[in-house]
Formats: sequence, structure tokens, C-alpha cells
Amino acid sequence: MNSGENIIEVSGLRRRYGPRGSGGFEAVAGLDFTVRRGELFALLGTNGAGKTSTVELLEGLERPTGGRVRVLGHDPYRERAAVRPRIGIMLQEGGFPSDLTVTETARMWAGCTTGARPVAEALEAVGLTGRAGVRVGRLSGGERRRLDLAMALIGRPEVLFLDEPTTGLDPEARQRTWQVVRDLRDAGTSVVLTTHYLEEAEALADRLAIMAHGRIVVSGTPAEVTASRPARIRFRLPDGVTAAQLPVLAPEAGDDGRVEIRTTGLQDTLTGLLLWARERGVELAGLDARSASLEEAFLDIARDDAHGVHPGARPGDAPGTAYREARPAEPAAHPEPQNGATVR
Ligand SMILES: Nc1ncnc2c1ncn2[C@@H]1O[C@H](COP(=O)(O)OP(=O)(O)OP(=O)(O)O)[C@@H](O)[C@H]1O
Repeated sequence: MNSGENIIEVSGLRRRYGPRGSGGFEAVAGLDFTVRRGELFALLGTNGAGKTSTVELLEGLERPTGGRVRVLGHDPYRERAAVRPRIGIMLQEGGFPSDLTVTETARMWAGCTTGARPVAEALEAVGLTGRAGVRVGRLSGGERRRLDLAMALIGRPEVLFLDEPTTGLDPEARQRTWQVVRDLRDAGTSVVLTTHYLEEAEALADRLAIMAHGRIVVSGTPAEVTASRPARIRFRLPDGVTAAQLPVLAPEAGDDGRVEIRTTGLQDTLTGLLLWARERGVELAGLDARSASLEEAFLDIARDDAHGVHPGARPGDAPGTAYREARPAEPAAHPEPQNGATVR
């Protein structure tokens, strides 16, 4: 369910640690995004990109040093009393007392919450019914994560913040958590998720943003974000053909004769190659063509970031440009996306 109503609005958001001026450090350096009702928005980025700092601003735990954030129409820092009862927060470490049982913890938490779900329902949702009488200190790491989630959703939040919710979970528990999150989203809860698991973002996110150095580098639906990155075509050069003779820009073949072409116009580049091969009567052995995965898009951005390259568009790049795989000292080649993704 996604009603189109903006539940979170962020513009020019900044968070600086330390003193103003050159001595401080700007962890959030001017963000703009919105999250709609019933939408799951994932914030991705390498360690230190600024995800947690951003989420803390949305949760009202910190005051922005610049820009504006509204959650459910309120300033979450100044109007915390209005916002807090309507949001659920799952931090990286829940920190519940270890000597209380799961049920006691849930009862205590429900007692501080207006309109709380029944404790049994919250525990059932995360698969902890069978562990209800166990002390928190005796839970496994994954079970504690599930308790954290149960406590975040017990107040029937309109907005749920999930900070790496499936870290330490086994595959079955992860799938269960994903289903809980999907069900909440489908019932109209807006979810802001930070995760290092790209398959998690791909499986859950309606829209996502990849951050680097406090800025959003690319945002859009998972499909838009992956389509904003070059696709790859791989094959072995036919005997007697050099890479320079191909109808598209291609790097030198490796020792095994394999070439890899990167292109933002997969269909056109592939069509050109196939027509060329047919006209010449040669086979492109081992031909494999695929769009970038979210992981490749992420790694591409992280690589550019590590080399200090601004990952935005390079003026003059045309759609369909085929890129060489190795791009040593040269600035990164990312053309304007031909889809809804926003690349900055
Ligand atoms: N209280 C603080 N004082 C000074 N610097 C801080 C503080 N909190 C965070 N930082 C710095 O701000 C940057 C962003 O940190 P943040 O925790 O927001 O990143 P993140 O994307 O959530 O990283 P991770 O994926 O590792 O959790 C980091 O360089 C971090 O060292």
C-alpha cells in the first residue's frame, strides 16, 4: 500500500559533528528525499556513509545542523512528544535488561505504549512465542534481534525505523523478518530501513538511496538504480578477430580470449554485436548479457567513492556508450540514467 502521501520529508538535511568550520566533520551533507505512506525506503552506503546519522535525525534523537526534516508533519526533534508515540524504532542494539524474560520485557514495553498490540501477538509475529518464558540474557543474538523487532512494532507505529534488522539472523529467521516487514508495509506502515545486505534492499525496498560521504549518490526504485549503471556483455572473441575489429568499443581480450563490454544501452549494443557476428558468420562463444545487479551498482559507487570520483553524470556521455571495464585514473563514466533513477 502506498497512498502517495509524504510521511517523511527531508530537504537540505545536514548533521555536523564537532566544532563549526574546518574543525568539525559533516556526516550528513545536504540530503533531499521523501518517504510516502506505506512505502519502504532503504538507505544504503558503505561504513561511515552517514546512514545512522541520518536516521537519528529522522527519529528526533539529534538536532540537524542544517536543512529541514518532517515526520508525520512534525519536526521530530522539537515536537518529539507528538512524533514518538507514532513511530517504532529498532536500533542496532536493543539493550533490554538481561534478567527479564521475553514476556516480561514485552509487557514492560507495552505498558509504556498507548494502543499497544497484545504481547502474544507481537511475539508471534517475530516467531518468539516458544521463547516467551526465556530470560533475555539467554537468547541467541538472532532471537534478540527478533525481540528488538517485536518491541519496535508493538505500538502499531505509522513509521518504523529498522537499523540493520537482520544482522545475525539465520536464513529462515531472515525470511520471516522480511515477511513481517512486508506485512506491516502492506498494512500502511512506512518503513525506513538501513542495511548492508543488498539482497535485503532488493527484496524489500520500494525505493532506495545509496549514500557516500553524507550525500545521496543515486536514488530510485531498485530497478531504476540498477538500470542507471552500465550492463555487461561477455563473450570470447572469435578466432582471428581482435577487440579493435568489434563494432563497439571493447577492451583488449584476456588470455582466454574473453572480452567484457560495459554499456548503458544493452539492447542497442547487443543488437549491433549480434548483427555483426551474423554478417561475418562468426560465433560469440559463451555470450552472456546482463543488467547490473544492485550489488554491482553499489560496488561501482563504493569504488568511485574510494577513488574520490564524483559519481554523477559525465557531460557528453550518450546513452548506449560502451565502457571499458578498466577505468584506471580516468574519471568514472556514468551517463545520465535513461530511467527514473536520480544520480547526483
Ligand atoms: N558522535 C559522533 N562524533 C563524531 N563523528 C561521528 C559521530 N557519530 C558518527 N560520526 C562519524 O560520522 C560518519 C558517519 O557515521 P554513521 O554512523 O552515520 O555512518 P553509517 O553509514 O551509519 O555507518 P555504518 O554502516 O558503519 O553503521 C562516520 O565517519 C562516523 O565516524
